[in-house]
Parts: sequence; C-alpha cells; structure tokens
Amino acid sequence: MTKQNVLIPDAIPVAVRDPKILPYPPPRGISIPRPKLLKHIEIGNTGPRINAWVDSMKASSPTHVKASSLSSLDDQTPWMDKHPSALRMFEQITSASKGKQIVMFLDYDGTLSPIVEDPDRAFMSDAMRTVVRKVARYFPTAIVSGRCRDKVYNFVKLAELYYAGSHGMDIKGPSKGHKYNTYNKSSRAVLFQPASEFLPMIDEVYEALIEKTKSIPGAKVENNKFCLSVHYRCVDEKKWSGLAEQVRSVLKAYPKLRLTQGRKVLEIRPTIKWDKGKALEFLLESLGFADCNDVLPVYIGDDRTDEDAFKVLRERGQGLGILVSKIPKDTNASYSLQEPSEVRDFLHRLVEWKRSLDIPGCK
Ligand SMILES: O=P(O)(O)OC[C@H]1O[C@H](O[C@H]2O[C@H](CO)[C@@H](O)[C@H](O)[C@H]2O)[C@H](O)[C@@H](O)[C@@H]1O
Repeated sequence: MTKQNVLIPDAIPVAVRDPKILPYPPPRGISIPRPKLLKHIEIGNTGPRINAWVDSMKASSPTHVKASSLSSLDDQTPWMDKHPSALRMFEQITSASKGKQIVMFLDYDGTLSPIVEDPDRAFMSDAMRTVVRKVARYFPTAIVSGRCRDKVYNFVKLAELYYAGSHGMDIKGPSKGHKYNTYNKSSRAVLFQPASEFLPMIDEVYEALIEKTKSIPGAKVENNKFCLSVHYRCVDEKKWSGLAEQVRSVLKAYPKLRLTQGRKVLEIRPTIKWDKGKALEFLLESLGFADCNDVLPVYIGDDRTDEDAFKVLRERGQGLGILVSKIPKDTNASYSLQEPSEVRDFLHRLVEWKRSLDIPGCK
C-alpha cells in the first residue's frame, strides 16, 4: 500500500497511553462532551479570530475523548442510546418504512469511501458500488457530496443515480433510464445550479489560494466547481494557524464567500442559502414527494456539512438521518453507523429486505 492509499482515522477513539481517555463505545452511563465547532468561521481582520479558526480546526479533528472533560456535560444520556446503530435498529427502521417510498441520499467521502490522505485517491470499493447499484434498483438514490459533481461521478460510476455535487449546488438527474427518473420521460435530466454566477469568482479564488498556500507543505486546494476545499490533513499542526492566516488573507476581499469546515478541510462557498439540506428538499420535490406523507427519506453522511440534511429531516419530522462516525459527535442524525463497511452492510440488508417483500409468501 502506498502512503497515498493509507486509510486515516480522523479520531483515534481507544486509549493507548493515557488512562483518562475513554474507550469507544463509552461505558453505559457515561456520555461524551461535544466538541466546540464554529458553524461558520468568521472571516475578519483581527488577530484573535485566527485563534478561533485554529481552535475550530482542532475541534473538528479530535484525536481522542478525554474523561476529564466529562464534568462539563449537562446532558448525561449516553451517545449510543441517543444515536443507536442503524444495523441494530434495522427492524425498527424497516417497520417505520411500511407503506412508504424510501428515497436514499448518500454522502460520498467517509460514507461510501474511507477517508484517505489523498483526496484524488478516495476510491469506492467494488462491493460498495455493487450494493449501491442494487439500492438504486429499488429506491430513488442520490449521491450528495461536497465534491465537484463530475469528480464524484467518476468515483461512483453509476449512471442511474441522482448526483448533487458542490454541497448540493450542482444537481443532475440520472443519465441512464430509471423508473424513478420522471424527468427523463421528456429526455431532459434534472439540472439545477443555483450558484452559477459565482463560477468566475470561485476560479479566481482558487488561483489565489494555490499561490498563497504553496509555501505550506501538505496543504492542498481542490476546485469543486461551485466551492473550494483547502485540505490540511497532511499539514503539520504547527502550521495550521499559518494556513488559516493565508486563507483569511485571500477571503477578506470576497465578502460573498463563506467558510465552513469538514474533516480536516476548510470549505469555501458562496453565501447563498443553499446546502445539502436544500438539495435533499429539491430532490424530493423533483421526485414528486414534496408534500407527501408516504415517503421516507434516508440520509447517510459523516460530516459537518451533512448536518444541514439531518436538520431538514428532523424539522420535517420525516425520514432518518444516519451519522457515520466511530466517535460520538454533536449531530442531528437519529442513528449511527461506525464506518463505510457498516454502511455497505446496512445497504445490503435494505436490499435483501426489499427483495424478500417482493417474493410471494415472504414477510
Ligand atoms: O460531502 P463529501 O462527499 O463527504 O465531501 C466532503 C469533502 O470530501 C473530500 O475530503 C475528505 O475526504 C478526503 C479523502 O478521503 C480526505 O483526504 C479529506 O481530508 C476529507 O476532508 C473532498 O476531497 C473534499 O473536496 C470534499 O469537500
């Protein structure tokens, strides 16, 4: 395995040297403190804000959970009780879907593919592709990613899916015939790009960020078409404030852009009110499920940006959010899965369950 292919845990949940570090899952009765994350990072000129950036970068990249910080908790319910495993709760999930059309929404990085050092090598396994293909046979299925739509398509390679790239700012329907692809009947695929006017600005900022960050070893700027990623996974932690400073120096000239965070990545995107949650709602509407009670959207994701979709589901009181995480995180999701291999198992069980319903005499 080359260095580029090494699988990287964002958080190492098990105590090795420090006896105060909790094992995961935590013992019953012990809950886990919420890391302090800034929802949006303020882009200002004053010194202290950079410290806030760096604190937030560290908080979004936890390496362990310390028992000593448990005393600050106000909610003592164990995390796994609040967000039980979707595999363990599989029967409850399927019974909630009785009489309803499941619509699947799948994030890509950290959900369908494991997190790796090099974003260009975040490949999805053939087994995962096979199960996603099967899922799409039974349920309308969308990939919702922060990546550029073409790039995520090149990883997934399934023409029968909906794709929402650039955090939902670039939506396209299936290019291959699909029974749920209503728009293809008129041979026009769904296409929605609410941030088109920002393209020149995003390209300009991309060039500026490449130039500014080239002196920081390990920093990588990725052009995701309607948004940008500045990766710091391979940057020495001592250089994080330098990187944050460089990014801020570029962004202060662009008040129409905002900064959010993902897994060891700073995400730069237009200030428009559009995110993965809005994309989920748009897709449900495109599929004819706008004000419908007989639909069960299921969204599986691992990242801060997926929280916008989890929140939409929670607010609609409809559907299921499933967070992929090995460690407890503050989330609006109802269920959890630990890693992409569990996502694959969950999808596989969903397909088998649906198939069994179609067999006369079964269930
Ligand atoms: O919405 P997603 O599909 O989860 O995309 C979010 C970002 O994912 C990618 O970065 C993350 O995965 C990389 C590969 O495993 C990893 O190296 C990086 O540290 C992670 O943040 C992608 O490269 C970004 O552009 C996406 O915004």
